[in-house]
Amino acid sequence: MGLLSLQRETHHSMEVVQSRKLWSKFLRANGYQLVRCIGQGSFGDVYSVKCLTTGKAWAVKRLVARHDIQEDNYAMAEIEALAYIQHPMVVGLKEILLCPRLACIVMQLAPLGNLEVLVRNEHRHAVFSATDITLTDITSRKLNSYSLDCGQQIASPKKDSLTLSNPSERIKLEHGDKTSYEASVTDLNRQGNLVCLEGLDDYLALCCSTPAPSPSGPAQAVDPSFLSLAFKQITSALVFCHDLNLAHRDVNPSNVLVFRPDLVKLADFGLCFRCRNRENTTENERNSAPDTLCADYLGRDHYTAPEVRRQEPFNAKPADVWSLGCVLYFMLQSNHPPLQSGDLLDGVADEDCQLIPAEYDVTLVKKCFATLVQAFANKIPNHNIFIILMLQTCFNHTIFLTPYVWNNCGRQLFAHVLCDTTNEHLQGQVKNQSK
Ligand SMILES: Nc1ncnc2c1ncn2[C@@H]1O[C@H](COP(=O)(O)OP(=O)(O)OP(=O)(O)O)[C@@H](O)[C@H]1O
Repeated sequence: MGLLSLQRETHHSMEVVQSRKLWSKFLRANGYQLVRCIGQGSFGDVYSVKCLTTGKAWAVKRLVARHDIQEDNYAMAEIEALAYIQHPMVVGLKEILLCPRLACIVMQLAPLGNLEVLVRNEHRHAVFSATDITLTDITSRKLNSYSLDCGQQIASPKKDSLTLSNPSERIKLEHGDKTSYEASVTDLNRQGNLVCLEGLDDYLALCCSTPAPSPSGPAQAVDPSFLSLAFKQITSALVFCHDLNLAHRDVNPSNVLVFRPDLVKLADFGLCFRCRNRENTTENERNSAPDTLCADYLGRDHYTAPEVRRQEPFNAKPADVWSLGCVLYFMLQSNHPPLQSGDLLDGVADEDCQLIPAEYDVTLVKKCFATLVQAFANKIPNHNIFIILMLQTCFNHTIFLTPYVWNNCGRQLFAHVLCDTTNEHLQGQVKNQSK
């Protein structure tokens, strides 16, 4: 089956959008059962659905155009980008259902929602600490029974936490007469001290009509191991897109989807921009051609680069890198970065840097902030260098220089590193790459 399926218009597109019954019927005719709305963005709503033949959960983003959907630049940019970019940290496309005024993008479902919600502590019901699993959120989702089978003992449904430590223990959840969910300790997916019960959120999404309520209390800092991994993954997705000459232009935490505590993916390519013309003949010519500047100043306020906010024609790749730094700030702070870049730089450069939560290795994070400051102050002109240095200084990440990155910024990177005599590890890495 191809990616694109053109739909006959059985109902007027707008009727399908306005009536839940017709929308559900439309999905069913295409092989999916509607579960619930899981997101509302400025370009369209997102729904979780279940494939009628396999039972697998997917997400459907419904984009509506005023006129012909194929003339809607944003819808087409998103479709083209998702079909073109295949990377483990970019949300995967299953198929597109295309009507005259409607495009439905069927893609992988992120069971843990987006990074913004996760960081703001609104969605932690699916992320448990390694040994202590809180069931309050599960029970409040109208699950009418659960049991913990550990040998002879069945835990009381009133108990709001349980400990799974023995591999033979199993957790079992049941909802009405529909389906049940079972997992054992061995099914737990671990990343640092975060644990996710594989498939639990899929199960909850399919059998519960209402989303879980947000837990009260202040947001806690994100687990450093999650932060480090998530940041590397977003960066790797973005570097990959940039190497394809595509800029995302809307990098912000609501566009980072959390699949598991050890896997995030970049999504929402509606503002995606091709920085170099595909028609340029050879690869060499393409690589040496200057990037096309953007002159539409979109994106999410707190995350857009200063040049975008000043509405100056801008190069979209470095602007993405600014946004990436802002996402790192958000993960560290559980708060959006200040709107004024001056305030951001002052905060970051502050000697006692109050911005760093106590859980983090202050030295590493300070190094990272120092790198951010340099990049933000445009002392490092090349965004790729910024990405590489940030990964290296912040998370001690091994550097892989692709030929493209090396050709474009290897020399500058080398020059920069030579000035930083304290960073011997990085110097070693760069020397190895330059042999
Ligand atoms: N594949 C998915 N799995 C789970 N949730 C998703 C998925 N895609 C989107 N969402 C949820 O829906 C929200 C809106 O989706 P998306 O950002 O793609 O829409 P948009 O209209 O482009 O929004 P924006 O206003 O950010 O431009 C996301 O923030 C996320 O919470």
